[in-house]
Amino acid sequence: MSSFSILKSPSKPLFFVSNQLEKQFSASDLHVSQFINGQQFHKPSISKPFTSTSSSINKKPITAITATQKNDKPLSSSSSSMSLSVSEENLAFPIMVNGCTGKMGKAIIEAGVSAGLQVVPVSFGSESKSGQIVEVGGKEIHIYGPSRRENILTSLLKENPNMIVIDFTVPATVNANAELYSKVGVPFVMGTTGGDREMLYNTVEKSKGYAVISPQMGKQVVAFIAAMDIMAEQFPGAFSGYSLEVIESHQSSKLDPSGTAKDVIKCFQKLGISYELDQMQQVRDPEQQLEMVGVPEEHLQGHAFHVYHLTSPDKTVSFEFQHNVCGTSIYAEGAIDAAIFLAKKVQSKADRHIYSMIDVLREGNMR
Ligand SMILES: NC(=O)C1=CN([C@@H]2O[C@H](COP(=O)(O)OP(=O)(O)OC[C@H]3O[C@@H](n4cnc5c(N)ncnc54)[C@H](OP(=O)(O)O)[C@@H]3O)[C@@H](O)[C@H]2O)C=CC1
Ligand SMILES: O=C(O)C1=N[C@H](C(=O)O)C[C@H](O)C1
Repeated sequence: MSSFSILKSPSKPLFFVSNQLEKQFSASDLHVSQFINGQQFHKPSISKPFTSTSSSINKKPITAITATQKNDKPLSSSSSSMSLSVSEENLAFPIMVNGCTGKMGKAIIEAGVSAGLQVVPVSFGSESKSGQIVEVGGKEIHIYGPSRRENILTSLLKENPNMIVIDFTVPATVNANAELYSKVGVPFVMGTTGGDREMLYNTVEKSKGYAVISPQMGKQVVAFIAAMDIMAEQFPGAFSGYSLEVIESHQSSKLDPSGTAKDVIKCFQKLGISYELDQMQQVRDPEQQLEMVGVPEEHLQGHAFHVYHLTSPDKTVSFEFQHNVCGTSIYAEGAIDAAIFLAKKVQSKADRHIYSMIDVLREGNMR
């Protein structure tokens, strides 16, 4: 369960860094957790598709890949099937989670704590919460707004030289945050979507900093995107002439179109389909989400449903791909895996500096 409450709001921002962050973990400190509940609520697109479009209605797809996650279960070491020791690999490292009052920030702190990582008690947030101390996942965390960030991050990194930043904030701050992390020289996992993505990559490249950047941290969804990417590489143009409909549904508070859908659309474009990003349909109205998309009511405030429907030029063939996620645990687990992967890259002074979640999957850094 997520816990978040404002403890106090000092008139002057507080700043301290625990000097116990370099704790070495024993083999039993960090366990693999199986926390994805595969239980399906399955809203079959065949019988009740997203009805705001025409082509997915009442047509049985030839291929339907549906990934559905229900229940936002925290990492639980008791359900471990394998174990991973950070200390065995000399990789004890602290994480700084920016955007810690948000849905993802909270989930990542809980996942990080469950994984045995240390969470530094400082987080960058919005100006409105600057100076507050909040409790997230049982930790007291000092929030800093956009000003003074450089000094704060520099001091924090000095005290925690192995620190990895995990950023799940807002699209408007992606580029400024990446610039700051790059300038200060702290490796980071960028889960936040939006912003100028080209600029984001350029910033990291120029600084020679280390980063994992991905709009999608859910490992099974990433594997699906990787498969699409391989298909596009192997069979470019295979779907030339096909038409594509993309519908994504997220909680009404989401500020931008799905970054994941944008990546999947790039694969379809390589497969020969002509599709502009502004054709993507975004569903943000809870009523439509309940009635047309089939989002469970308890997940209206936190879900990511995607459907991609392909139709052949003569309309005799159709394909449909879906990935439906409720809650945040799938992304939180992936983000922690990405941080562990990145810590290893930094420690080994890897030549390559910028990674995607597909790289994380490829190297088998999965718990
Ligand atoms: N890569 C992935 O797998 C996933 C990516 N995401 C992406 O992560 C981002 C966050 O998602 P989510 O947690 O759902 O969003 P929320 O709206 O729940 O949280 C956003 C967080 O960012 C903080 N914030 C607001 N303004 C600033 C600022 N200027 N600087 C720093 N922090 C700020 C908010 O603080 P406050 O509370 O004060 O407003 C809040 O803590 C989005 O871009 C989303 O698309 C989400 C899920 C998965
Ligand atoms: O904001 C979200 O919630 C999500 N954002 C990411 C995106 O835009 O692709 C990943 C997932 O869809 C959840």
